[in-house]
Amino acid sequence: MWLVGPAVLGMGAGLGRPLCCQGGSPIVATATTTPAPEPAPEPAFDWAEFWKFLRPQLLALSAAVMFALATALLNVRIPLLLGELVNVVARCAQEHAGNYLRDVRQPALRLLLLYGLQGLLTFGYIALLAQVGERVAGSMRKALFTSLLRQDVMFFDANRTGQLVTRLTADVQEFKSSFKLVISQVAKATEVADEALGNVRTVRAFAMEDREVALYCSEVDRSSQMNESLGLGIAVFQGLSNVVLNGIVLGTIFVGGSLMAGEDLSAGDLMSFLVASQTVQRSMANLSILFGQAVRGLSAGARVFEFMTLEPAVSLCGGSQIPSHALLGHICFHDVSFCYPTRPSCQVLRNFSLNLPPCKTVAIVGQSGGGKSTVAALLERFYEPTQGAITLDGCDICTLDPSWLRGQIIGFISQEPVLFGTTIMENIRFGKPGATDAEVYAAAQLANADGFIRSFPEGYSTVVGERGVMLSGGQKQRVAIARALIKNPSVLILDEATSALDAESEKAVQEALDRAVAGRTVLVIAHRLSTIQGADLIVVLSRGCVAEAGTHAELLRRGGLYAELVRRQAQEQPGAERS
Ligand SMILES: Nc1ncnc2c1ncn2[C@@H]1O[C@H](COP(=O)(O)OP(=O)(O)OP(=O)(O)O)[C@@H](O)[C@H]1O
Repeated sequence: MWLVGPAVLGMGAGLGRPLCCQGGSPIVATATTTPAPEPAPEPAFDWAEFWKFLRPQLLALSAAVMFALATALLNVRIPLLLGELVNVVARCAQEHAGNYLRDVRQPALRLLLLYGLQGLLTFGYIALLAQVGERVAGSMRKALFTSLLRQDVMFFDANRTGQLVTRLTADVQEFKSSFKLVISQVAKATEVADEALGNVRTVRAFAMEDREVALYCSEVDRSSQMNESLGLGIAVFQGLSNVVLNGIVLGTIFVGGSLMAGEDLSAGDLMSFLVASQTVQRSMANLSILFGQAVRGLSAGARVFEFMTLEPAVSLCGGSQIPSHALLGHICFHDVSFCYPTRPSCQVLRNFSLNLPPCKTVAIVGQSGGGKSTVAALLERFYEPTQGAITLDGCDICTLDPSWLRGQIIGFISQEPVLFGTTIMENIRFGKPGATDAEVYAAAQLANADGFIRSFPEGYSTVVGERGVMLSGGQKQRVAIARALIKNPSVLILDEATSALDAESEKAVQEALDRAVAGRTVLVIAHRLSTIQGADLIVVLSRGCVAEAGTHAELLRRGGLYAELVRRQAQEQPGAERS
């Protein structure tokens, strides 16, 4: 479709660099061609990090341990009392004398009291442990989510985000409780379902329902198999421990019976011994389960902490700001070279220089895959240039506060805007949390969206569905424009903002954009040349650097790459290139 042939991407040597700052991170990109990568070693459990989460729960945990110890003491004491009681009963039965009720009352009452206390203590330590576990896991989940959200964009290039989150959530769950394999497998089946249902239109469009069902069924079957084998394992364990337990009881009665026959042991002592041995047996069984859980929990926890402690290369905030009265919005790319960390051998930009004067519109055109969107991503500081610098009013954007830059200075409107599954009002307000309703209406009017929003029965309270699925492409785009405009950005990036729309929607969106660009520095990443003919400067990107620059008329007059692009596009889309 494009004039310039396939992208010739320079081979960058020695450009590998860690994707994340923290030492020992497994996510490292290197330029050297290595054979099959070695699997990353299992991370070690970070006790110091764990301590941070446990410390706030220390009081509850100590109380739980005390309660548990007290329960254990009672577990030793109760069989002795039980033995005493049996002895009293046996004596009364043997002697047929004395007042049975009077003799039995005292040991029985003491036993009853201890049972009550034991019940209370058991309730106490189990409830406290559950609370500690839940709170530790809850704060770990929150910290994990916060950490993931702070990561560089390149982190998400290297990890499939949805699956990563599902896997880690399972890990936290597992860390809290049990049975790693089964939980991971259940999570895997859920991922397949999530992906298929989340992309239901694509699945439908390719008639892949049967394949997705088959995939899901196979994952569910695997998880069932694992559940069954786990159940089998538990059954074997329980069965064997019952046999052993009963064997111990039988052995105790056998040996105890012979001691009783020789009058070396009373009936009550035998009873105490029986109950005590059962208690010990139960505790041993619990210990073995606890040990297994601890081992699995430590390995799951290690993975969770590993992600939790990753430090992004570009922190979300910190750095200088340009006072609003001094801000012009003059952007310059100085000899910028760049390759994606996940593909270090492909140089996308090479000594790319570009000047975006304040309040002017500069459009970048070029072949598909030529690096146009990459220019926008670098300006947003989603990635850092491998070489060169980008400046805003003469300040290197590396020294500027990223949250100020993204939150207040740069507005970004992409080809496929993603809305959140909430109301239109909240979606627009996402651009400026705390904006008044009046500000939201004003932004929507500027974005040519107010009319269609008010035509909905629920107006601005209309819920747009997951990722904005209940709105048309053009409507979604106009809500996204309102969202970008509400923060009144000095710099606006339009990444092929109208190329996915039909003619009618494109007209409505284009009107909104024409209004939006006034008084701002605008970078347009353009596919359709018809929309950028009025730009102050058009830059043709070829092989990672600027091949031509000028106005539409100048570039046409020169008859170079741009003129060829226009000619080709006119051939492919007759009527598109209205001058
Ligand atoms: N996250 C990424 N990781 C690795 N390589 C990437 C990534 N994003 C883009 N690329 C590669 O970088 C090159 C430039 O991509 P970019 O999206 O900037 O091109 P573009 O000119 O905007 O293309 P189009 O016009 O088709 O949208 C392409 O070869 C692409 O495959």
